[in-house]
Amino acid sequence: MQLGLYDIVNTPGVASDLSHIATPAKVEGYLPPDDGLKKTLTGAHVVVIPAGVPRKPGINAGIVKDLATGIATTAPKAFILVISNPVNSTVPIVAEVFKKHGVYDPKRLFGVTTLDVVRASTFVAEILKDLSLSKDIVVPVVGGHSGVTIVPLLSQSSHPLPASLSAEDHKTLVNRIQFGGDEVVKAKQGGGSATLSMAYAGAEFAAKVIRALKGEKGITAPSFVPLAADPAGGAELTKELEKELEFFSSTVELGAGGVVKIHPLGTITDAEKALVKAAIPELEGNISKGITYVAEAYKKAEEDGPARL
Ligand SMILES: NC(=O)C1=CN([C@@H]2O[C@H](COP(=O)(O)OP(=O)(O)OC[C@H]3O[C@@H](n4cnc5c(N)ncnc54)[C@H](O)[C@@H]3O)[C@@H](O)[C@H]2O)C=CC1
Ligand SMILES: O=C([O-])CC(=O)C(=O)O
Repeated sequence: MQLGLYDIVNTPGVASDLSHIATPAKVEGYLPPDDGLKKTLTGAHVVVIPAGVPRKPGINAGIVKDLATGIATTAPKAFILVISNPVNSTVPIVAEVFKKHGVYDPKRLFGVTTLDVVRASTFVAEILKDLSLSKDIVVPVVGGHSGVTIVPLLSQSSHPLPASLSAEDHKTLVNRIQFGGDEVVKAKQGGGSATLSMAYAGAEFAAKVIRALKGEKGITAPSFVPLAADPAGGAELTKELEKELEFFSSTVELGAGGVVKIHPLGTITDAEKALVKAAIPELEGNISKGITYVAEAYKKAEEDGPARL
């Protein structure tokens, strides 16, 4: 299946659990054929985008732009969950395509960063010498989804780290969370990425979005989202970051219409402030790459004459 277009219509319409997600066969009918799809889907849909090639940002940019174009024209009201990397750029790509089609709703666009939290919880459980805790441990991870843009707020862990943990070990832990994806890619010797753990993390995030769409209150999840999705435009975050960013990953409250609120960072340590500061320029560059990619693709298509955008 190339495009995971999950038809969970029948509103109030949202399926009661993931087993109701459309099978590839059911989904197939919604894929835009070459001449464009006549029917436009309405209602609540969740589209998960996992398509891509690990560590090939240029190829993935094209894949995500094309899929976003298909969604914008066939399911413009869909809630879109982007897994394909680099998330820091692919999410802005979807936003730009939706803007071009005049159907952009920032509350419905999510970059999937759950795996960073899964890793942080697992590594903290390892340090606490009790892996069974990993499913209960919650560590907010903010910023973005690559290298130094991944900022674990270990001081806010639901299960505090031992006071005896040395500064060196703390640094090693942060580094392992930031570069966990690279660790897997290296271990697979270029043969893939963290495919299975991503499937777990993606399902966990999608299930939360679906529960929120069904009306369950108070659901929160980490996600890389447009700050415009927040009712206050992410003003609290912007103040903390001392920088205006269009996208940022933080804990997000979910509701029937998508993002209800983006949580600010809250109280963090000086070391965590330094990590956030280091993440910002990298994030800005990644976001701007995604935006520029779409602008240039549209410019080129205009120059080349009629094209399917
Ligand atoms: N957000 C996250 O936390 C994570 C993201 N990823 C990203 O997810 C993406 C996929 O990774 P894996 O599942 O490990 O790779 P994979 O190689 O196992 O699967 C990629 C899938 O994409 C499909 N695909 C390739 N080109 C396509 C195209 N033009 N149109 C539609 N589908 C296409 C392939 O057929 C394949 O089924 C990569 O970009 C990877 O970096 C992976 C792990 C974690
Ligand atoms: O780093 C990668 O290529 C895959 C990824 O996003 C992760 O494992 O978190």
